[in-house]
Amino acid sequence: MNSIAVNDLHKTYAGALTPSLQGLSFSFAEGKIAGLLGPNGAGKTTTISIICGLVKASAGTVKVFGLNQESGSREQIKRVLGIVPQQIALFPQLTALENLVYFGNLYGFKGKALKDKVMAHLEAFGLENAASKEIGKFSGGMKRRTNIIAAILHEPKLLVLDEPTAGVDVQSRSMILQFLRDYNAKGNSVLYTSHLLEEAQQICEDVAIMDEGKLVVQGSPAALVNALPDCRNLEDVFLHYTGHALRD
Ligand SMILES: Nc1ncnc2c1ncn2[C@@H]1O[C@H](COP(=O)(O)OP(=O)(O)OP(=O)(O)O)[C@@H](O)[C@H]1O
Repeated sequence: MNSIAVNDLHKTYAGALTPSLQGLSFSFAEGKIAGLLGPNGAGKTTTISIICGLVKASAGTVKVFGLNQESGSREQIKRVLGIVPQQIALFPQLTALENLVYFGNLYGFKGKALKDKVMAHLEAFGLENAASKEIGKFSGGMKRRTNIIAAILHEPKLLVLDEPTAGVDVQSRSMILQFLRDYNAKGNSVLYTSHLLEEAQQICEDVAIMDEGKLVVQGSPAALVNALPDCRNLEDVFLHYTGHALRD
């Protein structure tokens, strides 16, 4: 079974002159750490937002574990999907514990069981001593780690993360990547976007490179590198397919 299958996806935002997605198709097999890669403006965030039901596609289909995002399976999809957005989606005036209890309540968790679950996650992410601190006083890396916890309280089978390691220090990045490996090792699927190709090469079993709203190439990093004699790594592959021109 595929964790995600996207077929002929089109998206033109209201009032936009050009489409953001123009016939994008790809799928990822269940149980993999997958990467959605592409230059600035390629359409990664738009794609992820459509997969998660936050943005409506202009045309095309999205299936999450075979459930059709467009045909009333939203509640079922919500239960199996966790999303970590690019922007920190936490209340700055509330403490980490208060924030996470709030998100846990949204998924129907309550009381001591929820508090214990939150504390266990805070501990796993090295935040146990910051549980009573306001999010507004957290460092960037601490906010990102808390943002991830908010998305995994309901233990989603598919975790989607939009640039989870952007702008964090080496220690937080290393912890986040190890978490993704551990989460995947429990049988869960992960889809993440990143501009850090060395990182994607290390962690992803399958990557889809997109540009200008379309799929350019898909495969395991090793297979993509091996297919091009002049390419030594995923960054070379990326530049081979997307070119050197700057994107503004
Ligand atoms: N809400 C919106 N309204 C209009 N256009 C949008 C909107 N969101 C994104 N776009 C446009 O859609 C295109 C794809 O944007 P998107 O953010 O999906 O790309 P991305 O690959 O995630 O880029 P980045 O790597 O810079 O985050 C861009 O041209 C962008 O300007």
